[in-house]
Amino acid sequence: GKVTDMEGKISNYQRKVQTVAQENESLKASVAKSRQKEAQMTSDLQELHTQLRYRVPGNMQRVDYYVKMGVVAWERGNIRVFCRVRPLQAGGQSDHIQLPAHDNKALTLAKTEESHIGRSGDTQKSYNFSFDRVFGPSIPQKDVFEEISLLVQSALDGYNVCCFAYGQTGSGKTYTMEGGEMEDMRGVIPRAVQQIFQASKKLREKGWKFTFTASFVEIYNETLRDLLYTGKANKRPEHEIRKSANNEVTVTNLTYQKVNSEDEVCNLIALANQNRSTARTNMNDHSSRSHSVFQLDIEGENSGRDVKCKSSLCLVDLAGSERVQKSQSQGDRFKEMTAINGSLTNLGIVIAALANKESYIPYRNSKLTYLLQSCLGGNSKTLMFVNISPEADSFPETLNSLRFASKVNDCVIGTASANRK
Ligand SMILES: Nc1ncnc2c1ncn2[C@@H]1O[C@H](COP(=O)(O)OP(=O)(O)OP(=O)(O)O)[C@@H](O)[C@H]1O
Repeated sequence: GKVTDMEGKISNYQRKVQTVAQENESLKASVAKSRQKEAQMTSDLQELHTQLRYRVPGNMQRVDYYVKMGVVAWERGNIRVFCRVRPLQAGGQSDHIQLPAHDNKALTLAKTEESHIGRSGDTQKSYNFSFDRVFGPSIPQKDVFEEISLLVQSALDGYNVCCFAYGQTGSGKTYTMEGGEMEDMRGVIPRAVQQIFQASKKLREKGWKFTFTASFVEIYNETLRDLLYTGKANKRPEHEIRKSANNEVTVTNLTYQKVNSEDEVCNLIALANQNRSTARTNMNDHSSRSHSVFQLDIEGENSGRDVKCKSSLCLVDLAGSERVQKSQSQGDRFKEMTAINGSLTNLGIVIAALANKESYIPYRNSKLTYLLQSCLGGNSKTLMFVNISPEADSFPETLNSLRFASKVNDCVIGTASANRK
């Protein structure tokens, strides 16, 4: 009886082993199938990446597909940090900023410190940083823009986009954002405007209609100034930031200028520069101590497809980030520096709060973040340039800027989604 029992058990186990083996085979087949699928998806993705990078602007259907797949081009969260090193004013190469030849995301800041005890000689202290991209001093404007053109494009696809330049005075913020007049010197703002208008022309052929509204604001000492103001200087109105019930931020008495072409926007930028330089003459070095915010509001409609989109493109040249010791600055200058440092610190706090998905985001703690609110939240893509000066005497400020930028780089704000209806 026991033998029969055992035989029964054995054949039972054999059956089970057979079933497990079969299951194993089918799992293997399914793994192989999944691998194949994964390889196909990876290759599809690569193809999409290439197409999006080089695609004809305005290929909306591709973007729809891309977004549907949950693969927003801004892969790593929706904040990116690019570092740009200005060339040395005196020419030549910087001793303390090292850019590895084969890694365009890394940078090392090195400093030789004299030994205090005199015996052991000098010591080298180095600080390593990594960002989404590091642009060395010889990288031209065109190549820098190429890296962000996809981001600019997404403003036409219904995303709020904010790009700002952070760094100490003279580090190249204005050069990066505005640049010079010659074609190859043009910075992010004129190139972005050109791209938007060229792409919108192509979209028009596909049934899209766009309305563009431009505004240009300066924030100085927590006070807003309209850079497109053309009235009498002594009649300048005061401005307040207001938030409507549907969370749209507007500024009272501000010039919101409807624009239809790149040329019209270029004229407005020239007017803003004129307005800024008047202030500069009245107040020494004014522009380094104010933030300037260029905003292009975009409304698109494709009645044939019954789709609407609405977004803003904000391009910001921040005030110089240098810290000033209380002893070195008095009165108005101290007040200014406190306002600047306060608003830049708050910008960092807001980004960190968004990254941590905190329930309260302190937008209202500074005019800058309050104004940029809709471009800095969950439904937006943000790019920060950290501009650095390569001169040895800028070392402490450079380290400070890179540390700030690293903190921002560590933040990942929730995935952006387009404002489509
Ligand atoms: N990448 C670059 N290539 C060539 N020249 C540059 C570059 N970046 C900056 N410069 C030059 O360096 C100088 C300082 O740059 P810029 O005025 O843009 O600094 P900034 O950070 O905007 O200063 P501020 O805060 O005072 O406005 C300018 O003469 C500018 O033309």
